[in-house]
Amino acid sequence: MGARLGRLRQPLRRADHHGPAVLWSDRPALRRPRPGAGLAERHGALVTALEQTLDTPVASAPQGLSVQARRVSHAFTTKTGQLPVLDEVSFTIEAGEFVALLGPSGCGKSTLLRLLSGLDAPREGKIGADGVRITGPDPSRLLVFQDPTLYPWRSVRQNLAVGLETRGVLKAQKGRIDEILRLVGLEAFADALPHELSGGMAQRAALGRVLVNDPRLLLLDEPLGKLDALTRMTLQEELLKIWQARRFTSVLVTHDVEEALLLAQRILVFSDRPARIIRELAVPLDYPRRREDPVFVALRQEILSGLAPH
Ligand SMILES: Nc1ncnc2c1ncn2[C@@H]1O[C@H](COP(=O)(O)OP(=O)(O)OP(=O)(O)O)[C@@H](O)[C@H]1O
Repeated sequence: MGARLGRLRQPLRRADHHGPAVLWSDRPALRRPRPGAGLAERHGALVTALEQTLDTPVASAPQGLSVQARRVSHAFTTKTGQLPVLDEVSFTIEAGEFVALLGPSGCGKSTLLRLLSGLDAPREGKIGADGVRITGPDPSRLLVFQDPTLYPWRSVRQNLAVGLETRGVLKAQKGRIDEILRLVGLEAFADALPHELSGGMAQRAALGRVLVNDPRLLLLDEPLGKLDALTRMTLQEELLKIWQARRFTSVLVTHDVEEALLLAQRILVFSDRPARIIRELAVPLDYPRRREDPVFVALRQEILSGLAPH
């Protein structure tokens, strides 16, 4: 433990703002809860079921995408002029890595996720996946938002089917829906409508809807931000287990330093807008992590002191 803490006492490494050059190419069964069961009972059944499911590795898990960002700058045109949002942001994310993005509200974290998803293109700089420049959205790179945004008239199962329907592969891949329902612990709620779900279940369904498409890069924009503390903790554990089972690359935007420390292997800390990376740190802790671990406590303190207004 002494050695681990010793490492932490060194100042956090400044981020490499430009990174190495990259070669770019432009080539394009569960038990149903008894009727009338209370929420706690139903929730308990779900957690147990999820744990059982995750004991079995998923054979079809795709390999994660690596991510490269080089001197990425972005701005928005507003009524009052140009609004600079990102300022020469450079980083690399390894395939299968879990990285968290932390930073002040409004600094540009969601904008960066949109660029990674391909929904927007950066004004300057290059952004790529597996060394291939990102030029638009792709089912291998998918976003999960703070609000679950489920179709209210469709059941959980039908919501999960959306991506497969859009790609015309629903018939061929119907089995995937059951696999993912099990993975997110919602098999018993497959026929429920979104308004019948708790906030945590709705967010699981939204996650499932994305996972059905086998993303290789999962972009998580504060997906747990609106949940109560207890549900949030449960979903943090579940998200971690799903990532461990499937090993896609994860990029999580969060305001919550503890959440970043519980989940991420590496944390990028951003400045106020226009966002620059001001710190980058690897989290030298095995999973599952404990908030009381002295290393965890020291890292939390270190990050919070860096984020505090000077
Ligand atoms: N489409 C847009 N047009 C104009 N301005 C925008 C647009 N999208 C975002 N912005 C502005 O860009 C800045 C960065 O927004 P962004 O949502 O990326 O920040 P954030 O770090 O994710 O914030 P939060 O943590 O509060 O969610 C904000 O000032 C926001 O108002």
